[in-house]
Amino acid sequence: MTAPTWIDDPAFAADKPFGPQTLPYGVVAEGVAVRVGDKALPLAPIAESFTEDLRPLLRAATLDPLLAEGRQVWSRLRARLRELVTAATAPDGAVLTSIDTARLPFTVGDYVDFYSSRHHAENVGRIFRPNAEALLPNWTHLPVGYHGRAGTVYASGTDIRRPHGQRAGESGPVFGPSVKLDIEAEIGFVCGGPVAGRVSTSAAPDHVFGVVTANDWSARDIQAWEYVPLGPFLGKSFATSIGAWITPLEAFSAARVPTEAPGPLLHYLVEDQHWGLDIAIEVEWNGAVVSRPPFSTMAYSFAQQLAHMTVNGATVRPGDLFASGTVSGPDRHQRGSFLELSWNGGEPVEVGEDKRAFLEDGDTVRITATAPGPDGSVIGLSEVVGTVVAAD
Ligand SMILES: O=C(O)/C=C/C(=O)CC(=O)CC(=O)O
Ligand SMILES: [Ca+2]
Ligand SMILES: [Mg+2]
Repeated sequence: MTAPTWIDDPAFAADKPFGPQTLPYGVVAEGVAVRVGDKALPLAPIAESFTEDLRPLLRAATLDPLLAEGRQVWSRLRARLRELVTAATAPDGAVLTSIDTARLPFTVGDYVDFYSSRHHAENVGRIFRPNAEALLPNWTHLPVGYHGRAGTVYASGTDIRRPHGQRAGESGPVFGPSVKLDIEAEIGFVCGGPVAGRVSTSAAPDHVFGVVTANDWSARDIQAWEYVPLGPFLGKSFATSIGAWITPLEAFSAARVPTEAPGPLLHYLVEDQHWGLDIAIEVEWNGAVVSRPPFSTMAYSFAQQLAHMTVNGATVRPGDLFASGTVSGPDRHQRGSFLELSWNGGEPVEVGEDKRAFLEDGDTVRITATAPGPDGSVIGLSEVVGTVVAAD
């Protein structure tokens, strides 16, 4: 048992996702905050409890200035926060407020989406390209990805409007609201630190501030018609949702595992330490748990993804976001998209009393995740939730 702290909340415990071992950052109505249990602790009112150089970061309107710092500052801030939230008495000026006003906490720079789950890639290959090899030859040699749309990255809680687009019809394309609206359960990585190109796998953790849950909403009918040869475009650019609280990468020290090695890798993708993460994801559809994708089964780590993304000299900047790719495990109940769970609609999924293939208007999807923390504690990733609203 840990000694009682001034934060008297049963959700603020080592065996709960948002205890003192997690301390994710977000932005609420009162400004930059850290999540403690089911409350927000705004940091501006307690800025005097930190060294002078940290105070402007805590008084800022967003996490942008904090992201622009580097690992040493992130570590110092986290260590001091940890002291303050585990103390017996509250720091001067401390108030606990609602987490319900949490919004997108940083300015999203470039957004990249990878494709690093072998099980997902094989499933989608079989569904979309039944007459070809499930995996293309490059897949085992590099983390396949594409540049997505930063301007349509939304915070958890944002409604998702069903997109319009073209899809294949009996005799040529038809236009209208997507009839195959889907999710992709993913883990997102929020970049920070100095602008850099050619980031090595060993330097990658210096450029990743923290980790979020992500739902990369996808219109499968639009995607299937448009994607050859240039890849995902309008079928995915209408919305990507992320959790509103960023769990610092440092919190994952006890969750590191080897990735499921894809194949012989070129030198710049070889890791000198394992950066796979043992994150357990849960997908709820209208309140019913329909899948539990294991992030530990990914083939490429965030360090390999970042190394690949910058190996040509392209730079990574604070606020850039990259997502892992849909997380699917080997078992049916571990698939991270409804495309896979329902096998393109042919095998409807039980959602409580209902059967579903793709999303209907009014459906709500909630993705949560946890990881093992130090000394048997639990690290939480904040939920990403969204409700589908009818096409306009
Ligand atoms: O294999 C394809 O043609 C398409 C795959 C996807 O839709 C997956 C994607 O967007 C990347 C991912 O999230 O894994
Ligand atoms: Ca995706
Ligand atoms: Mg998307």
